Amino acid sequence: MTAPAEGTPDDEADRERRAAGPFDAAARAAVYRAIESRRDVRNEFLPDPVSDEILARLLKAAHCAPSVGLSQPWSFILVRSAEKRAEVAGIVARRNEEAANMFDGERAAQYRRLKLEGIEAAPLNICVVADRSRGGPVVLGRTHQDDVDLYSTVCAVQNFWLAARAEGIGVGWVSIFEPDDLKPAFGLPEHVCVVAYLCVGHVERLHVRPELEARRWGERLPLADVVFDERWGAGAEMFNR
Ligand SMILES: Cc1cc2c(cc1C)N(C[C@H](O)[C@H](O)[C@H](O)COP(=O)(O)O)c1[nH]c(=O)[nH]c(=O)c1N2
Repeated sequence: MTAPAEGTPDDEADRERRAAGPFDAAARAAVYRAIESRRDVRNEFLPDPVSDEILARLLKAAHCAPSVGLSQPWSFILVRSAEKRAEVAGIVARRNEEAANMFDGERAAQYRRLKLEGIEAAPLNICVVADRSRGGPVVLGRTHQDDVDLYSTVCAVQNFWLAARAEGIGVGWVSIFEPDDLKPAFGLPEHVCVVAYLCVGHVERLHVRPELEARRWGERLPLADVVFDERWGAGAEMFNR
């Protein structure tokens, strides 16, 4: 049996031992249900506001995310005003036109038929940023990989997304803009980076499979295509199959 960490009081050590086991079957099923049925939402937002109570729970879930060196680099800018949402929607619309031109022929036409953001339809937008100076000049675990603060922030986004699924709240991630495009709109300083722009709101329905799959843009790969066991040979072989 491992000893409790230095400074751990007896009752906390007791709780840690009890916490080590699996959830009961119903709780496990709920976790997997949230993971499997989470969807990216673009079209189905309702105008009804998200209550403060629900939003507080979602933000708390996000804030529980793992972060490199416990640096918690994320901040969440809540965007509710129609004016600010319209400003961001305008930026994204311009970039979306550029994006469409990057595809060829029928693919470009198909791209133009997709609606890829719900910025103005969703009553709440959240600009998720990473403060790249948080945690000080040397952060445990970030000494050799500078971008792990951004990965940490993505973990917070995923927590938010899954918790939102459990609450019946839709979330859509919009990334069709240059990283610095939104900085002036939110007065962000140099060391703060936009990691995700989220559209958040109640939804009238939720796709049972990814919308891009339903619209034949792409399909989910078989799990076997993305798992490689080192016992099967050199890892690089996975990419030559
Ligand atoms: C980092 C990142 C960035 C984006 C996305 C996702 C992620 C992880 N997705 C959503 C994406 O298309 C979607 O997750 C996949 O199609 C799978 O569908 P479900 O999320 O399972 O519904 C996304 N969707 C969209 O319509 N516009 C966008 O700009 C983006 N950007």
